[in-house]
Amino acid sequence: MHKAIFLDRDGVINKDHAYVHQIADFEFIDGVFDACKQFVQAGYKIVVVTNQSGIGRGYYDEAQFHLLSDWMCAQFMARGIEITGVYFCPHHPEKANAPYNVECSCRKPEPGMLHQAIAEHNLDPAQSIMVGDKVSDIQAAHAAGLATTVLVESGQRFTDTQKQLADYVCKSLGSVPQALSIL
Ligand SMILES: O=P(O)(O)OC[C@@H](O)[C@H]1O[C@@H](OP(=O)(O)O)[C@@H](O)[C@@H](O)[C@@H]1O
Ligand SMILES: [Mg+2]
Ligand SMILES: [Zn+2]
Repeated sequence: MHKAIFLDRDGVINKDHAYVHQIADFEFIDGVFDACKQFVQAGYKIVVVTNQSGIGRGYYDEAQFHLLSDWMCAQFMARGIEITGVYFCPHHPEKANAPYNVECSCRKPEPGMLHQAIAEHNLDPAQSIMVGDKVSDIQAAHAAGLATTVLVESGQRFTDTQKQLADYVCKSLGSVPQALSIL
């Protein structure tokens, strides 16, 4: 089994400008590539798990999402970093149009995307990490039994109570390797 670091996308990898779906609006957060290199060197697979209700809401379609994802993965690959998988949830129970307006098991805080990645890539939750910028990311990680959770402050603001849900709170992904002593 492999250890993995699960990354939320918007607010962790790129600035969350709300429903980002175009390359021109995809702004990498400082330190992301160096942090990912360190995790790869430490033997972690990198998996992206992202809620994309913008698809269900009709702001963009799955093909546009895949184009942006392929470009994002190529940016990592150009720096020697392989992204093992990108998992997305296009649903929203109330705000999406049919057929996306369902109570699914993949929209975080549900753990469906994590379960799927764990099964498809033989990942070990007990050795794995989640980095998210919302409480729902941390809840999904807990539901999937991931060992370690990190909230980053590069997306949202948190109350002290919310911060206590995660094992670590870091400014951004760039400071996670040091906080977790992954060097
Ligand atoms: O952070 P990840 O999971 O990678 O992606 C979240 C985004 O798809 C969008 O998720 C939306 O939440 P709703 O889906 O409308 O609740 C809003 O928070 C948007 O601002 C945000 O861009
Ligand atoms: Mg996010
Ligand atoms: Zn879903």
